[in-house]
Amino acid sequence: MTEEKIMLKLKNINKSFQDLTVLKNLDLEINQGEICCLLGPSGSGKTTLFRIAAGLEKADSGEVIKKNDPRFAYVFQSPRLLPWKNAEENLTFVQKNYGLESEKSLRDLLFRLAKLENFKAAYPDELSGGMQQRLELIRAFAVKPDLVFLDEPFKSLDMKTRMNLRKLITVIQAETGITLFLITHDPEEALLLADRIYIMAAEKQGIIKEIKIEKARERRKISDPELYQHLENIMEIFSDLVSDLEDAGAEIKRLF
Ligand SMILES: Nc1ncnc2c1ncn2[C@@H]1O[C@H](COP(=O)(O)OP(=O)(O)OP(=O)(O)O)[C@@H](O)[C@H]1O
Repeated sequence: MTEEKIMLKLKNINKSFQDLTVLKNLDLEINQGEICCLLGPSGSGKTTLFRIAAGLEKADSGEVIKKNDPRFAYVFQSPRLLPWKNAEENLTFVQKNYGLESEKSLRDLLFRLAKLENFKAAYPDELSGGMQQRLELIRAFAVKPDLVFLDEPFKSLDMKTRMNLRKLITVIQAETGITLFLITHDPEEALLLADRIYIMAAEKQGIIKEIKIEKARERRKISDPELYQHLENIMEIFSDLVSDLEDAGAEIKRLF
């Protein structure tokens, strides 16, 4: 990767919790304008790495190098909307916090894209889960960020809502070129969205594979030979990680 295009670089990161080493000598780069996914099973260190990259937690050692002091925004698993402010006020609040002028035309556009234009005056608890997550998402974009950190933003949503949110993200990203760093444990999601996927495994205390996907996002289907091959490879990696379980069969039988 050429140095000019790198937005965020993690170099030789180490992180342990008491005697549990979660990240060991980890390197990672995120290019400007790309969607980068961290993919891995539960406990593989995704959140830990993500929090270090986002500046929300300190590594024990190593460097986090940012280019040109980028503006970060965050989207969390469950929306962190302010319940006492209506939908529009949730956006104006963060815009003000980030020192932006009242960007009404940007808000209007985002509300329209998220199909929430008729709900600007609604309070978060008057919105469905999917609508709240859409609002959470456009709130992050409302601050004109350089890099958005998304921590499994679709985790508790149904399939249709997930598909709509994915679409919303790709449309906004295509128009703005904002860099996205996304955690997911869903290989299909990663393959449909990402330019670059880092696969993590607890057994290896970090990243075990990097996959780059060249195919244009809007033309991707999981049944495309290229994506399907990646999916099979990812499944293979994950099944290798649980191969010990196969050996445990006899023991399980004996003890039950
Ligand atoms: N603050 C902490 N104190 C002690 N152990 C922690 C702490 N945070 C994370 N861990 C441990 O570090 C390991 C990695 O956790 P992490 O949350 O980064 O994984 P993850 O891949 O994000 O998992 P999930 O998909 O379940 O969120 C786990 O074994 C977890 O129990």
